[in-house]
Amino acid sequence: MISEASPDFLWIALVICALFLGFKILRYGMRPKNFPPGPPTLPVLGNLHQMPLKDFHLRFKEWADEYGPIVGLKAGGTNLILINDPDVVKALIEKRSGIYSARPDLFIREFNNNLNIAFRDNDDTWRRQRKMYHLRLNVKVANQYVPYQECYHHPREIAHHTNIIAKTFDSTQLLNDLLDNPQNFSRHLQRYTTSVASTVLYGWRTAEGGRGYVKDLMNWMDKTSEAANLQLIDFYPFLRSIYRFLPESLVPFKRKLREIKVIENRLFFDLLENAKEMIKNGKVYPSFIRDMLLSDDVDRLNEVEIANNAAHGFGAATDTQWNTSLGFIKAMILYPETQAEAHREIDRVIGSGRLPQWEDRPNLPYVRAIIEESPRWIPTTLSAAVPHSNSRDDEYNGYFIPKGSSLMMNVWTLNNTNRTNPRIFDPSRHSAEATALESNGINPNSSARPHFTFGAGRGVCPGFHVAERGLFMAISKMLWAFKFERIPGSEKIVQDAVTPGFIVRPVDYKCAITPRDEKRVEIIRREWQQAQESLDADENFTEQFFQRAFVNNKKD
Ligand code: HEM
Repeated sequence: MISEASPDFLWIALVICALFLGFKILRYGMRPKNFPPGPPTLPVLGNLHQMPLKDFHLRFKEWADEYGPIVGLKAGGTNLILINDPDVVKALIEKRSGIYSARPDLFIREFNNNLNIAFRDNDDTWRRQRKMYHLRLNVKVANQYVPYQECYHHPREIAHHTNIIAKTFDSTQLLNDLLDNPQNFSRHLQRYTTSVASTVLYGWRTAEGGRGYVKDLMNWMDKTSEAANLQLIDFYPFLRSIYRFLPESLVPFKRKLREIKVIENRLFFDLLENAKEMIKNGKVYPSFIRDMLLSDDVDRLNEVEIANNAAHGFGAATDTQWNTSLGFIKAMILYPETQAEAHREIDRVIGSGRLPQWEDRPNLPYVRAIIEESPRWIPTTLSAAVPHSNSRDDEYNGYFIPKGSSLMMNVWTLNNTNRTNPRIFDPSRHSAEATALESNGINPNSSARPHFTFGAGRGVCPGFHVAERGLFMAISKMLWAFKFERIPGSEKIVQDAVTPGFIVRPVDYKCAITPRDEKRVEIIRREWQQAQESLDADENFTEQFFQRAFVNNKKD
């Protein structure tokens, strides 16, 4: 039997509910007890109203200066923790990597089976995805499985086959493009890094950007990074069930994610089929996707995972290298004495009669230091790409770090901390002994790290060796060939100006690029002409080239 409640009782119940709700709303966005220090919050917004849309790294630096090595922020209902000191990176991301190797629970993970390695928690699938990178892009192992002997001078000393091929061809094309059309240097560098990525990951070159699969991949990458950048739903997780329920017409973000899914379903599998077709036709040439397809590991990825792993590797490999090399050119314009010192070293060690090669690396400590300083000085990954997250509640130095927080390595601050005149581009910070070690940039001891641009802990960039080679090949050859100068009368170059977002590059600037002498011009033209003999009408590697480089040599 239902008894009738008295009107007074109903009013009291309503007031209690309203008070409870009001209290909850006021608490929402507030800092949890013992949370790391940070700026004061507002109910519901937390610190969102203080987040700049551009140059957020400069605001993060101010907060680091004010609140210390670890800063706690509230992004709506979620916890965002900034790590501003190498010792904290070491203590949390590295020493407690068992807890701090998850990724924030972004809404984008609900789409396409959460197969983007960079967004995925460190579960078994992530472990298998990552293992592929370690096995296939690891410098030592890669050296063993495909000999590459005829197209290089001292092959046995060369560590990386596909990477070296790509970069030998592509860095020569880069120099030739810069001779032909120097004012478009940014586009040429973009083509170069894209080609390095497409060759390593898929086994085909990108002779020209903006067409074919590359055009589609670029379009997909732009849409994905837009979708991954600061979305309301990721600050207010309670909106998820509403988002799932509402039609796309009311939630444009859902439509964007569906569009991305459509692109992925077509493009990734076209690329997969293309790789399978090559294998079927006996063209078993080295590439990351081929290696994954032919793997007989017990925990091999399935085909859907392979298609995703290759494409996401492509996404991670292109803009990062492009942006870093644009930072290098900017530094050369702004620091002419540094450039002159590099020219002197190259002239002493290499001379003007041949192009530098990967095996010259040990003899070029100043060039190595320039390459180390470039990602420190203008890091393309201001947030070390996707933040890490902790899989359970934790405590650090008396601070409470609730489970599921986003932990962002504040790369700009980290790269500028504990350094004299940090905003000066100064290669002398990096000793010859340190840079002689190829993996110096990802030194597992974060206190000894020259920068944090490649991240840290279990998620540290697995493409580091590819990037290191890509940058060395391009930068050493460009320094050998050209002088970089400010165009007289052109707009002032603002040293620290970067584009908006989390993956940034220097704001566009102009540069005069002139060959250092006529002899070098002749060498570039000749080398590129010779390289083209191994390229077909689409400027891709010819069958004869592959046969010579990979098939014949296997028998040796
Ligand atoms: C200058 C060039 C590059 C920079 C600055 C860079 C930087 C980074 C950073 C900061 C991360 C996240 C690390 C972390 O979570 O702690 C990352 C992840 C990643 N990078 Fe790179 N990267 C570069 C080039 C490459 C290349 C060439 C490849 C592939 C060939 C690559 C593949 C990846 C992948 C697959 C991940 C995701 C790893 C995971 O979440 O487990 N990167 N990179």
